[in-house]
Amino acid sequence: MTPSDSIPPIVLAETACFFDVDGTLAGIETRPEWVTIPGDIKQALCDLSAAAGGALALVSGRPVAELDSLSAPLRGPAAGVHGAERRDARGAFHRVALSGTIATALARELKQAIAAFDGCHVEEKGVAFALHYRQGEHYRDRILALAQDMVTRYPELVLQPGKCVVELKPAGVDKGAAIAAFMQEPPFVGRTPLFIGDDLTDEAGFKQVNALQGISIKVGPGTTVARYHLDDVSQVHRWILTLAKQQENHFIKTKNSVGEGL
Ligand SMILES: O=P(O)(O)OC[C@H]1O[C@H](O[C@H]2O[C@H](CO)[C@@H](O)[C@H](O)[C@H]2O)[C@H](O)[C@@H](O)[C@@H]1O
Repeated sequence: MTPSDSIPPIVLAETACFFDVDGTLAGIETRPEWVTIPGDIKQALCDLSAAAGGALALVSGRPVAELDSLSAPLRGPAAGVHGAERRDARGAFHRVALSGTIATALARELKQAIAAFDGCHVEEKGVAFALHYRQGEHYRDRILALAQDMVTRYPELVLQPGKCVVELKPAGVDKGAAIAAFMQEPPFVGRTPLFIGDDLTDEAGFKQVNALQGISIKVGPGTTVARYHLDDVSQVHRWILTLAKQQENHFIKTKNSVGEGL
């Protein structure tokens, strides 16, 4: 489907909001540790979460602990490592584990192999590994071959390509499954899901949201199953700020009309 039309009006009290992080809430940086989310956006996310009765979750390839530090003071439901870990609205953690010593063996092998590729690095995320080549793009094919070789040898893992990265994540884990799990629990259950993301890992999330007649929004260029589109991170930020402002105005109006009736 080609993303078209403008995003429909959002009624937060009836919406389950899911946000991707890198390339959506935060601009892409050379190194993952350089990324930040602007303060006004973090505040707006807190406001939106309150207006949505807590039905707002970050759904990211990053671990939940990193999401917490990136988005503080927001700290609510979240899915990390493409859904391999999930903190539900009660604060309980759900984690996928790899068997035996696979993670340790893989980390050692990957680090040894990638040392030969100048500018490339491994990001260890417990049950997943990101092989980054943003600073060594000419090694792309060799990094992809290395990742392919590893998933052939360790079939518990599958490939997750992304922006100047290829990741090895547990089979069966994706953002669609994470969103589906949230949607079965309060306060998400019964609401219309909305998911906004920019990368290949987000397509599983869009597919899930579409299946639930929700609002899927792709950020930036690229083939997608998402139904709506925003051009870039700044447009995402403007859309979030507008939504938060509309909410605030609605709250003031409601408060005043209650006051009038007194
Ligand atoms: O699901 P997301 O929240 O979009 O996370 C996807 C991956 O994002 C990070 O890598 C990407 O962003 C980096 C910072 O801008 C960039 O340097 C890198 O090239 C991108 O691939 C993060 O490091 C990964 O762990 C996430 O899975």
